[in-house]
Amino acid sequence: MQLTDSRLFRQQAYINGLWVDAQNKGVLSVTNPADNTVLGTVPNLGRLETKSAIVAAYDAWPSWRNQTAKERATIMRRWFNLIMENQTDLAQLMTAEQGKPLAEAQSEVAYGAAFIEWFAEEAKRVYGDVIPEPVPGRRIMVIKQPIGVVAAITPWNFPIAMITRKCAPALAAGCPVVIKPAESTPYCALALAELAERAGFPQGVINVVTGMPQEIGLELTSNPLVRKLSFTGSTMVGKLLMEQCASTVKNISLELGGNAPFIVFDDADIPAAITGAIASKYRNTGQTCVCANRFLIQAGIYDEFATQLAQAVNQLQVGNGLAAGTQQGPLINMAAVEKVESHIQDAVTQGAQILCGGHRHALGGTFFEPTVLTGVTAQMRIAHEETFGPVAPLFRFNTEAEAIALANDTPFGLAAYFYTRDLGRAWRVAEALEYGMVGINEGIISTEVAPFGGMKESGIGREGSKYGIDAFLEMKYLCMGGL
Ligand SMILES: NC(=O)c1ccc[n+]([C@@H]2O[C@H](COP(=O)([O-])OP(=O)(O)OC[C@H]3O[C@@H](n4cnc5c(N)ncnc54)[C@H](O)[C@@H]3O)[C@@H](O)[C@H]2O)c1
Ligand SMILES: O=C[C@H](O)CS(=O)(=O)O
Repeated sequence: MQLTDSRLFRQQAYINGLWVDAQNKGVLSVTNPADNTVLGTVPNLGRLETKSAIVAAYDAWPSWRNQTAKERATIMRRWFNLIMENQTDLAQLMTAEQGKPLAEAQSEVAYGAAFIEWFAEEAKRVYGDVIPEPVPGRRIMVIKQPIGVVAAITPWNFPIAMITRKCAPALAAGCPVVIKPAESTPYCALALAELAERAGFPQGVINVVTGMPQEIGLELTSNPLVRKLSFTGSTMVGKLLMEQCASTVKNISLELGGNAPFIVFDDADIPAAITGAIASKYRNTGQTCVCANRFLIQAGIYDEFATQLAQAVNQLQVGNGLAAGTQQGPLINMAAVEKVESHIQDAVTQGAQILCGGHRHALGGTFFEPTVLTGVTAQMRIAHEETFGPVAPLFRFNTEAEAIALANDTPFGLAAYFYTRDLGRAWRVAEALEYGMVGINEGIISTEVAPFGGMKESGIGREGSKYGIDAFLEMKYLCMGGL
């Protein structure tokens, strides 16, 4: 990891504008998933330090919310500019701690920064209402105010974008934030804090607490000063945090797991579908919440699609994310490798065939061969569980109705994709799919301008777009009488 600005590599937590250690000096090691070398450490904070971060945020809230939207936007714009000026260093940090190829890391930095740019503008468009009074002598109004201290808990797979997708709207709305990044990828979060300090955010408005999640999580979810929890991660942890928030009736937003179907109909543009399949399935080595998890291929083009997909998958370059040309980095840890292997083994035991890949990569460690399985059925684990790895299981279907039923047969409802050149089918299928986001002839659809989020057990609420700031606002009705 070669940084131009070494001050971006921070090994302390950030609370109330200060870089701090754990009170007991405890630390967690952070390793590079490509070679398991230790990159450094971060403090292992507990409930006491987390409480101090929450109090710092609460104390900073009045001055932050009383700044005008334009003043907040100016600081956010400076933060955006600083992130983009340091894009190369941030990408190096991200690839070192998360493993994704440098090109993908560069893209994520820009994607994450785009949420700050977008919500710096949205800050200035938090409008209220004046409602025609139902009786004489009254005036009826609605105003929107910042909800208060926001706790943001984020995953390892997008160490910058999952933080800014929450914190940008929160800060724009006038809320202070306490961020708990994933313990395996804390350095990008701490670099964002360093750049936020340079941008002029007042002390206490942005705080980053590092350490093992359980203790920190208990404080964030139970402390009454925290009015909003915004979580991105697994559905299992999301359900736990939802329960923990109940004691103080916290407002929550949840961005959870997925099980995306990728449907290809007989009338599809097959080369375009192959391009979309590679982009959707193998981005971040299959470790994204919106990765295609099931490929539903209509019988008439099944063999053609399988052959062309395997040819494209065999071209993918596996290696250290810092190496030029790498397209598939390592999985985040050995548990991820074991989950991928268990899905493949379960499928093959039940009759699926390995068309390409299927095994740990010759590079060793957590590298895995990009894989395509055929003959996959709904009885297999890979049909119902999020693989979160570079495995494309192909299912065969005959009719449109069968494809929709297969696609919707899951508790998840985040993203779905399908390829067709029939306009009527496009509308029928898009409206029938039970997912928060649908890609039609596109395999990558995430953008700051559109609402990101799912239904069913994939979450609550939306991030990004003109809707994203609503999660951090309270609506207040004013009735002025005696006029
Ligand atoms: N919907 C989305 O936008 C989205 C985006 C990225 C990842 N994800 C999902 O996240 C999962 C992968 O990420 P992950 O492995 O980091 O998920 P995870 O749920 O294991 O961890 C997510 C975050 O929660 C924290 N956490 C874990 N247990 C906790 C507890 N008891 N109390 C408080 N915090 C706790 C972790 O430290 C981490 O910061 C996948 O299911 C993926 O689909 C969803
Ligand atoms: O993994 C989840 C991210 O939200 C993926 S994306 O970059 O937003 O598509």
